[in-house]
Amino acid sequence: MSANSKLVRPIPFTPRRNPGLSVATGADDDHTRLPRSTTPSLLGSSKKYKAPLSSESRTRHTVKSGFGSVPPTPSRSKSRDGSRPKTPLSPRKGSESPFLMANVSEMDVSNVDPEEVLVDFENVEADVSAEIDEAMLRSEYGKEDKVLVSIRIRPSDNPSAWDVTTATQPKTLRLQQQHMKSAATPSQDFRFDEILTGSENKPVYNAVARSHVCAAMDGYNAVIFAYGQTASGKTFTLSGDEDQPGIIPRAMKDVFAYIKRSPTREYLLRCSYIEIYNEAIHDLLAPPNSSVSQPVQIQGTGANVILTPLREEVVTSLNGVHEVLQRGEGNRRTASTDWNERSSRSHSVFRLVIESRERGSTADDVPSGRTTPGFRPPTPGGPKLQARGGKSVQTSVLSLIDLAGSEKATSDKDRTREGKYINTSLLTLGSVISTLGENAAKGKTDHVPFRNSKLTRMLQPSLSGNARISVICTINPDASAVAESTSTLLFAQRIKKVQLHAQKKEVVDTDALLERYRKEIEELKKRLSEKEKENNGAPAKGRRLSAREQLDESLAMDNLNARIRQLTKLILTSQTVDENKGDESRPASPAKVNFDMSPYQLQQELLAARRQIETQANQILSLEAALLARPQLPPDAPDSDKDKLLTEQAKTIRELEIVVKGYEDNLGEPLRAVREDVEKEWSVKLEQEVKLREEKKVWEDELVKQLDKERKMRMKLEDERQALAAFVKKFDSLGLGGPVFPVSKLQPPMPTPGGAAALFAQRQKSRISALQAEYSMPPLAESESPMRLGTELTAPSLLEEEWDGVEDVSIELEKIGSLPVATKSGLMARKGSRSPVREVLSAKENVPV
Ligand SMILES: Nc1ncnc2c1ncn2[C@@H]1O[C@H](COP(=O)(O)OP(=O)(O)OP(=O)(O)O)[C@@H](O)[C@H]1O
Repeated sequence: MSANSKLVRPIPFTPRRNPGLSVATGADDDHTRLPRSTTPSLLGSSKKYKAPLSSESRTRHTVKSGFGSVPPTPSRSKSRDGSRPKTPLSPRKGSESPFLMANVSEMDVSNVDPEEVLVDFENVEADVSAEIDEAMLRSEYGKEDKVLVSIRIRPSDNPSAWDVTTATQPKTLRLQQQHMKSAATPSQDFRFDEILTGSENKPVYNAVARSHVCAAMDGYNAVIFAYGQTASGKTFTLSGDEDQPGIIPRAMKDVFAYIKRSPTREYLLRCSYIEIYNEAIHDLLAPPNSSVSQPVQIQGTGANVILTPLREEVVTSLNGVHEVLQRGEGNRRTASTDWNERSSRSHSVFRLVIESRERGSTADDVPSGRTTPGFRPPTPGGPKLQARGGKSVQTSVLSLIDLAGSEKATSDKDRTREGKYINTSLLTLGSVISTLGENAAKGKTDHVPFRNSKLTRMLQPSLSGNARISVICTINPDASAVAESTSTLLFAQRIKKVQLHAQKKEVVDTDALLERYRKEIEELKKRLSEKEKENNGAPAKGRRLSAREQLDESLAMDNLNARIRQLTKLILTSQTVDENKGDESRPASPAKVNFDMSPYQLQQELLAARRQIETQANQILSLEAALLARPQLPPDAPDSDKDKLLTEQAKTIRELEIVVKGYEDNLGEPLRAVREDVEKEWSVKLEQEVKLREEKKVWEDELVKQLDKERKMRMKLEDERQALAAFVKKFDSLGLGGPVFPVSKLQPPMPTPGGAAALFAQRQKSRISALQAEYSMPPLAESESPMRLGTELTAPSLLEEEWDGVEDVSIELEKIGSLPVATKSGLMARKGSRSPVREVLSAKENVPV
């Protein structure tokens, strides 16, 4: 059988009212009463497939552009028709993922643009920032620590196989009797704190994640999982879409809102994003090539587990988080299963490390903003630790985990491998949580099998009983998915029994990035004030600085200031978050070209910029040298020493990256600014030039038209001349012109009245009226001579040429009928004026006149 022949076609969508779903009550019940489609009969109940969604949710969730949720990604986001891009079969074996290639890392610790706009809290959704209910949060804090387990039933077009009761506490789920394997076995009740239905993500976030996010901000490690079969709604719950932002975007908003409302503390946030695929960890934020060649390793044990090499990015704004997520999501891979369903085959873990500490008591640090008494419980141990000479830093980790689909392996070889790994890690996760719970509950110290999977090993610090955990189990309510849903519910029941004892960690941690940055800022400030003192004291000492020295001095101070600013921006406080509101302008660039500057001034600017770059290059070199000069550990050194060294080195690398970022800013940003300015100026010039050209073209066309008109006129007149010549010829041949004598001006031939003359006059009349019509001239007066009319034409005419030396011509025309007649006196009066007939005939046709 070919691979294709095994594929199952997508299920046709047949909207109709749901007759069967029996949700007893609940705020979201409406969402469950959705039209359904028929279950495909060709799928056996053992087959897993992505069930069609209700038409309502399908249409409602159109993805829009813009910020507001975790962005839809090529790999993870699924359209409502279930289509997902396929993952190459062997994605990590040296081949470069097109997703990875397309997502070159731009923002990391080193790339955080300190000038970048921070959170615009005007835009923070009211439902997220304004509704942090302190009473609710405090009551959560007061509760016994336990894993919060919730069930989310996704809407479906098919009749539900489950009866849901949400009116009672705990809420229950029960399989309908007709779907039980054996009719004799009574169906089991599954009880949970929360059973959520419908497509609204906000109530889900509030019920299952908000208190955990706040706990993380308050110093507890917190982990939020989504667990369930493929297409049951894990990604929808965690990431959501533009209309329904999921837990991750809502959590990030809450994080910044929390900082805004905590004026007594300062924060440093860094995040990482990894994927576990076939038991290999991939850094989704690493530059594509390094990610392929260098899978992330887990080192250390216990609470000291570290991932290396792992890229952690300092984030200072929602936009920054969004960018990180977007890049990471783009790098996630999915694979299609052999029943033609596309599903995610990897686990993704988004981690936010939150470092925070009390703000100092210097004038600079004293907060002036609004405080929320009691909102944040006082930090235990803080004052004690401070009294010992250091400031305690609280570090916590918020992990948001989208697990792979929980169904079993299939026939395809690669997929089987994936399935095995996925199930290994999911099973290990379950048993780790159970053991942790049992140990905590019964005071036992049983071995916890963290090492059995990468997922659990990586999460060991968070899961070691020292984290608040919320698990959202997503299920597909269709009858065809009963087996998977039951297995998911059993998993959920198991975790529910676990109890945890999460503790805050607040220590004088000199390794904390926040502490290191603070220290560096203090040192830089000290150096700066020393320099200022030196400079101010210099004239008093009678020391005069050369121009060059002055420039150097001011550059050094600029550098110090820039670094202080850069580091300060990375540390978030309720004030800085507000201060940055709406500052969306391009960072002021020293090289923003002022075209009015003299070349000398420009050269000076350039020189100064080069010096700054040089200084920073030296800084990088010295940091690199310091890194290299670090003591090497002997190969047999204990693991803990190795881990410590690695952690230190990872931190130094982060610092190096920040300096590099400053270097890039000085080099890259100004160049970009110069280019932009020059391009702008030249584009204006180009535009003007194009406009001018267009005007000229219009003129040119107009002239061509005029010339054409002129040419036509000339042709017409030429016709007229020829007609006249023919007429006179005929006139003469008829002998009407009298005896032929040699042409003499003294004896011009006398036209015979009547006949030709009348014909001539008639012709002239009609020609003239034609001309009149063409040029819209007033009708010819009866008495006017047609010969004179030519003079009134605007266009030059042969008829208008001079007719000289005809004083002696005596032509007497009699009036024939109504035709106008030229009298001898009339003609005589026209001496020196134009006579077309005579002119044409004598000069051009050589006709004797
Ligand atoms: N509660 C819900 N309301 C509306 N749509 C939903 C809901 N749950 C899931 N969906 C939709 O169903 C489809 C599959 O959901 P999702 O991708 O979240 O499943 P998943 O469990 O993450 O799958 P996988 O294990 O393959 O990653 C998506 O189009 C998603 O938008």
